[in-house]
Amino acid sequence: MTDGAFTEGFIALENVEKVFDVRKKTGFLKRERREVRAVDSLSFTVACGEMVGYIGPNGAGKSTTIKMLTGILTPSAGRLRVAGIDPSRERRRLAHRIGVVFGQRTTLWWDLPLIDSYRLAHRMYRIPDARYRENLDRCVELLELEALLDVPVRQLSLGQRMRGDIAAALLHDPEVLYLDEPTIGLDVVSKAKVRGFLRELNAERATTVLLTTHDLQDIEQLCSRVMVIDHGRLMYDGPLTGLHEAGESERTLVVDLERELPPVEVPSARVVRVEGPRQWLAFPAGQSAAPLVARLAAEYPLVDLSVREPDIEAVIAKMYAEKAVS
Ligand SMILES: Nc1ncnc2c1ncn2[C@@H]1O[C@H](COP(=O)(O)OP(=O)(O)OP(=O)(O)O)[C@@H](O)[C@H]1O
Repeated sequence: MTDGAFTEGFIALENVEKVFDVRKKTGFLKRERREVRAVDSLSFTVACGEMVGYIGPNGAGKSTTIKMLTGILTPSAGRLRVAGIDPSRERRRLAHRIGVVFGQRTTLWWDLPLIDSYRLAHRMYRIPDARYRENLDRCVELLELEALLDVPVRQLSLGQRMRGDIAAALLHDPEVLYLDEPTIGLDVVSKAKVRGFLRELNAERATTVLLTTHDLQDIEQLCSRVMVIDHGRLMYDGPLTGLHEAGESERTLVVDLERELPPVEVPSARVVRVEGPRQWLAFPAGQSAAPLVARLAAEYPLVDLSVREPDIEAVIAKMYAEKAVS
């Protein structure tokens, strides 16, 4: 990475590493020391206003990255900046510029009514009164929190609590929002509400969003760019659609023939399934279906056909599996 790219990135990491020292008891008085390289030579930048998906299998290093970006953890090596700030050195100053939502944990006060957590944030972040009111009103309206403000947090459903947490992270107008599994465990309606709100936030306020999730629909619906991490290393950085090529995925042509026939034979496609007169042909996702269809129509009694796009989850699963083998 050039120094210019590093300093211009709103979020910028250069050769960042995080190594944990783990001690395991192996006998009565024996302990074994082991190093876990959670993040390894990680470099990327995120521009102001971008909404980027950050995905990877369990234990890939996603949470460790987010913790370093908030200043909770100090990198073992490398350079890291968020809004020009070194997070671990100036954690307090950075706290005013970022918002964090961990889907699995809440930052709200469990026994207090929701509104009390917001009042505390108002004071803690020293948010000017007018700004606080405006942000609160907006979050209450868009996240439909009005009826929940006086309810103790412990009585909220998961989806209500999540919406409450997102509002809490935004009252101080952060320029960057880290979201760790913001739709985990939510039903379809709650997921749609959260996604709609995030889209609006990003469009209206140009809030930079780094989104970690295992739900690929979050990414499909929100992010034009996705980064895939595995074993602490960046495996892919680009548009979601590009993952198909990176994962060497295949599309499927489903053909209905006039009658049952042996598997059809056409170049650059292979029959993967036959059921009566219907046959499934796999062909590379980057290739056009047109010549294949023309050839089939010329040589076989074709009645109907359709093309199926590769399933993005299958593409990613294949990428992870290939990495694990190599
Ligand atoms: N405090 C710690 N001490 C020791 N090892 C740790 C610590 N935190 C994380 N690790 C290890 O670092 C690796 C990366 O963990 P991390 O939590 O960043 O992964 P993740 O991608 O967020 O996974 P998940 O999707 O399961 O949340 C794992 O092998 C994990 O066991």
